[in-house]
Amino acid sequence: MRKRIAVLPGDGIGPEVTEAAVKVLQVIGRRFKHTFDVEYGSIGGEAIDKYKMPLPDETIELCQQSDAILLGAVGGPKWDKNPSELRPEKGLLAIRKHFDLFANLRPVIAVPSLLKASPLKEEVVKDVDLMIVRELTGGLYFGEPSKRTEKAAFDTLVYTKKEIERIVEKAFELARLRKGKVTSVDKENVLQSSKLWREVVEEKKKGYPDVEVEHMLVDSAAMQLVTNPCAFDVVVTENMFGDILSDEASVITGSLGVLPSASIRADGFGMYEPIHGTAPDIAGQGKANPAATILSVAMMLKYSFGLEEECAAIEEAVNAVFEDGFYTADLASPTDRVLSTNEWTDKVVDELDLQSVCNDIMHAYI
Ligand SMILES: NC(=O)C1=CN([C@@H]2O[C@H](COP(=O)(O)OP(=O)(O)OC[C@H]3O[C@@H](n4cnc5c(N)ncnc54)[C@H](O)[C@@H]3O)[C@@H](O)[C@H]2O)C=CC1
Ligand SMILES: CC(C)CC(=O)C(=O)O
Ligand SMILES: [Mg+2]
Repeated sequence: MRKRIAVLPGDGIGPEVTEAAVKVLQVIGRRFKHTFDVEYGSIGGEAIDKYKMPLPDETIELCQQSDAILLGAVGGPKWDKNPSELRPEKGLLAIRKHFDLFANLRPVIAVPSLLKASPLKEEVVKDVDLMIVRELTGGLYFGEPSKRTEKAAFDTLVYTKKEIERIVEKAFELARLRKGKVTSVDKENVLQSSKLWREVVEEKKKGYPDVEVEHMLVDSAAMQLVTNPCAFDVVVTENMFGDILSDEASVITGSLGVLPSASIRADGFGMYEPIHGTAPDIAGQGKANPAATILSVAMMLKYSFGLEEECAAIEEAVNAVFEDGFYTADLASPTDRVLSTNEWTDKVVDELDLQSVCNDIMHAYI
């Protein structure tokens, strides 16, 4: 298979973690005899510095001609005082909207070797395997008017029935492939958009009698996510609730640095990015955990290219490195040796090479 991938490193730790993920992607390409042609583009703060806009036309063009997008993260204190159209985050919202990447899949899985990194009790987190399905191109981050006057500020939360229907359908389809349960999270006791959301879920569930459905208010969901996370399978929710709940879910895994995501269009085209931001506090110091971005590449291989074996190889390698007791600073306990971003990535590469040797030996005997 030959694929073209647009890589948009962005700001802060974005370039460090995307470099790590591209390294792993190329190792997978060599091992499974695929060619991944990687081309780089600008987005976010560094694009503002270079092109005076957070999402230049050149970047849209590059992504249009590619089979998938890998993104680091955007933003940072340098641009925090910029007017809103010149904020790096606008570039991220714009690319999601431009490519209609409405379905943001954010898996949260408790890996045995990371249980000690979570501040939550082991018995609470040990069997967690949930998927947050976040609507990504509607809601409060996109509604108009969104403006400031001297005496007031406006943001608008709008959802059309169609926008809710397609994300809810996606959640039901995913639940069918998983444990068969959908928890729809809203604020139905207050918001009109949530009342419509709940009605759509009730309507759609008739087509999925094999899927269990529950509704949960977002404040209660925030509490249950850290007290009883094993009760969740697929969590479907609107843009901002999904944004907040997925960062909260990182408490389960012990760090934001291990949570990947896929943002997918109806035809399977997708952008893959870690759920974390640019981590300005550690940027440029080789301290970033690249696992979330490496696992985002694994999601790309599975969801955009249908390469399940290649996806599994990356996930196994990442887990094996944790099992062997290798951690970056965010996950290490005081007695662990702390690895840098590059050292940890090299451990994943070594693990992939080892898998390859083991496979060759196995085939020689079959
Ligand atoms: N998708 C994106 O591009 C996102 C961008 N942002 C932007 O990033 C900037 C910083 O935002 P924050 O609120 O600080 O959130 P953040 O996610 O960048 O960082 C929160 C905390 O998690 C740590 N962290 C995050 N990723 C890590 C990794 N891979 N390895 C180790 N530690 C990691 C950071 O060091 C920090 O202590 C802001 O400008 C924000 O707008 C925030 C979230 C998502
Ligand atoms: C610009 C923000 C909406 C990015 C973010 O926090 C996210 O997508 O998780
Ligand atoms: Mg977020």
